Amino acid sequence: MKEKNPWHTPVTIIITVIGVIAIVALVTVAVLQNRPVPQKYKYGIVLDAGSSHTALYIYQWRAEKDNNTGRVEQTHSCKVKGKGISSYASEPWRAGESLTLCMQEAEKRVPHKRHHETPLYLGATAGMRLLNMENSSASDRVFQAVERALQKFPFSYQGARILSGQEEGAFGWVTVNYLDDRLTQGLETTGALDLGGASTQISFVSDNYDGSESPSNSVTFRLYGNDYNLYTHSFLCYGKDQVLRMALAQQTQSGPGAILDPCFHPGYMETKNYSVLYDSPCVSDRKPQGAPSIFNHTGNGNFRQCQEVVKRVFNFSSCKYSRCSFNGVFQPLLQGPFGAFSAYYFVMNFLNLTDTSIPLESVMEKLTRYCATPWEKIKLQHPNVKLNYLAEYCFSGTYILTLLTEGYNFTSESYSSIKFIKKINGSDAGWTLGYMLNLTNMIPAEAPDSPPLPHAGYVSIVTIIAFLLFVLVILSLRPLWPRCSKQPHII
Ligand SMILES: O=c1[nH]cnc2c1ncn2[C@@H]1O[C@H](COP(=O)(O)OP(=O)(O)O)[C@@H](O)[C@H]1O
Ligand SMILES: [Ca+2]
Repeated sequence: MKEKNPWHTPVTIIITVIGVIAIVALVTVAVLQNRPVPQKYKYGIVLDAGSSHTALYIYQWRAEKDNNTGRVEQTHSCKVKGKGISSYASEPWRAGESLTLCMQEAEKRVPHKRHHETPLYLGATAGMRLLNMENSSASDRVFQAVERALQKFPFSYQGARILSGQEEGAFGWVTVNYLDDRLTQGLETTGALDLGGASTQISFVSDNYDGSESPSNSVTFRLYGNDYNLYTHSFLCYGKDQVLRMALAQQTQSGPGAILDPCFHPGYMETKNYSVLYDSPCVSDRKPQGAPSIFNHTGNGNFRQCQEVVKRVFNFSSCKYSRCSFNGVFQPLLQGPFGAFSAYYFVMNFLNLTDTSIPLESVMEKLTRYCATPWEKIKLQHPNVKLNYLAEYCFSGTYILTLLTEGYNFTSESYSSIKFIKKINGSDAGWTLGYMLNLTNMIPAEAPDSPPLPHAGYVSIVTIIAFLLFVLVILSLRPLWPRCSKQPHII
């Protein structure tokens, strides 16, 4: 007679139930206890007080990762209405006032409870460098006014200062390479070309440059465990607005009263003021004595002639180093890809010339045709573009090509390694992000420890272990299983 094993049904059922409960409990604990903290962001604000205008940038990053791998990204930007802060030298309070609207916007964009811990920086570039050279007490008054205005807001104000040219160049390079994720991975870096209104920067890593030949052009970084020896130079007065002044100043010297300018379109004619033209340390020493107060500025639109005019603003006569760019400034051999931003992008984008796979010769032909186009036709073709920008694109395009090829020695071949960019992965290319990353110690010198197991990986592992444990328990109870089918129990 067959008899039922007393262990059979109840024991297996109990073990099964306990096993299932154990698995559910383990997995639940894993899911709940190791759940990532709900995303909380931290914020930082940087004001870029450029020579032509000020812009405000808001950055955010995940709060729990700020010490190592957290990505910092730009969430918002605001263009301040009116001119750069250096233009308010004679009425400094207006420099402070000009920032109000963008600052109010920032108050709305950054969550209220983060306001007091959000660092706020203002960095001024070449416009304030020039004002400081010209009239340091006027520049101090502008900073006082700006400081007073910024301190009225609830953010953690960290100061307003003039960046050195090296800082401006180096932080632009950090931004580009950070956004491209080249620093954490130790990849070949991208050089940075920044064109402003009053200065221009070039920064790149060159293998045959160790910083000894011209130490003032050298910046060293240790980032994520890699050492970088960066070459950087900022040319004061070589932003496109100051170069235009230098080119005009040079042409007025051939005879006061009228300028026939190849960098402006045929049919362009404006009456301009000498005192406005010479109101800058970049040209003030060239002011002709006893000149009339106004001059006629007329265009004849000729790219080749314009290039000759622009070349004359560079001095190639002496170089005490192994090699130079211009004005006796050391520059090692160009190396690697380059990102060109700020006015490089605005101008080349307007001219439809951002595609650098187009041969340099064709780029020059296109610009030749553009410069020769009558001013009336240009205005009709671009009814929505501000006239002061529109009038200058022939000049600015010519300056950019001349600066790159004659100034920095880009060849037809290396020209194609330049990318004209505005943004990288949603954040503007420029010095501001690199500046903030540096001041908040957000880029560690050493590579971060290997990242902890991600949440999903943790849950999977606990589940698998629980399942294996369960199988093990079942198997260990095997001797107690009924052998009913093959060997009937006979008592
Ligand atoms: O839409 C545009 N078209 C052409 N040029 C522009 C446009 N927006 C800005 N710019 C130019 O970009 C340059 C920005 O220079 P910035 O004000 O940053 O000076 P800085 O870097 O020398 O201090 C200025 O020459 C300004 O005129
Ligand atoms: Ca700038």
